[in-house]
Amino acid sequence: MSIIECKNLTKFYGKHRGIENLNLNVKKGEIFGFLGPNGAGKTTTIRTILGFLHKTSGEGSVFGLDISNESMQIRKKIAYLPGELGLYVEMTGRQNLKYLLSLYDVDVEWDKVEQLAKRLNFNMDKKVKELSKGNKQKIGNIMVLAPDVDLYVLDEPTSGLDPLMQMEFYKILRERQEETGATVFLSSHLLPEVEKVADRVGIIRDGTLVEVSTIAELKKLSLKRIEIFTDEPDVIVNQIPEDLIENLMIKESHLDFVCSTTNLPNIFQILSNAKYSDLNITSPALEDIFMRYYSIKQDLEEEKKEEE
Ligand SMILES: Nc1ncnc2c1ncn2[C@@H]1O[C@H](COP(=O)(O)OP(=O)(O)OP(=O)(O)O)[C@@H](O)[C@H]1O
Repeated sequence: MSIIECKNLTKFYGKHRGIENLNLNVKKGEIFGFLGPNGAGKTTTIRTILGFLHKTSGEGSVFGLDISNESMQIRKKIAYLPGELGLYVEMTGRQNLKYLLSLYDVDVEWDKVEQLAKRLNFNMDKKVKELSKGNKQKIGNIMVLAPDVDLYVLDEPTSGLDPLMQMEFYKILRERQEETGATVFLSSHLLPEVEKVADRVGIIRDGTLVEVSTIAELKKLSLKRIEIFTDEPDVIVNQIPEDLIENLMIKESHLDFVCSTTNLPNIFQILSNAKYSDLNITSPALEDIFMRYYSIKQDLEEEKKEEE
């Protein structure tokens, strides 16, 4: 059964495109990661399906309820964390949460709020104006996780959280989903973050959903960017077989390339005898992953054609 369904959903801000012909299907009980770079249309999609924005054309439903005419009923059944949550800065976290939770139609046990604050290591007695970005984000996280609802809609829920807290947030989310069978729609621009928790991932780019994929499929694309600072970049490059790396760039005292995570052990083996002063390993930007995704897909399609 579909919990969220969109057919050719389109939202223009005047002449400016937000999303165009977006097709989406989120199934009951799944954690769906909605992944896309900045400006791709994630927030527009969320705000349109929840009725905060009026669609320009197309159709959408949540729990089978129409997003244009029945958005009030939809919002009563969900917990939504907006990308930017308005908070009262002169009030404490506790006071803000008491107020925010009173807006839900469902009752929330305060004990649950205390437990969440403890797990997220959040001090509820500080005024919001004294809090860091990450700690402000925790108020939103607690607000959205406190009620038991059938659908959680989360717009970039972990921005500003440190990696430990991100992990804890997703752990709580996964536990909730397993206990109650709730559905989760989660937007992010970070693949490494979404792949830890989502069952399926939809990729949005330039206002349109370009791909829906399982995490297992996406994992095949798991890439690392490696930067090596050395006086002998050519010596190192000559030792690495060409087919292990991509996007190689060599400069005077530095080289950098991208390789698949599965090839990392081979690369480390080679580097164990190399002379370098520093090494950085990072996840490449989403755009690089898209490029690789499309080139792999193209290769596979061409191979298929050749076989036919
Ligand atoms: N109020 C607005 N008026 C005009 N254009 C807008 C408005 N809000 C968003 N847009 C445009 O719509 C497109 C999609 O923006 P949206 O905020 O939905 O993207 P996003 O994927 O959520 O990005 P981010 O991760 O940066 O929040 C962008 O081109 C953006 O400039």
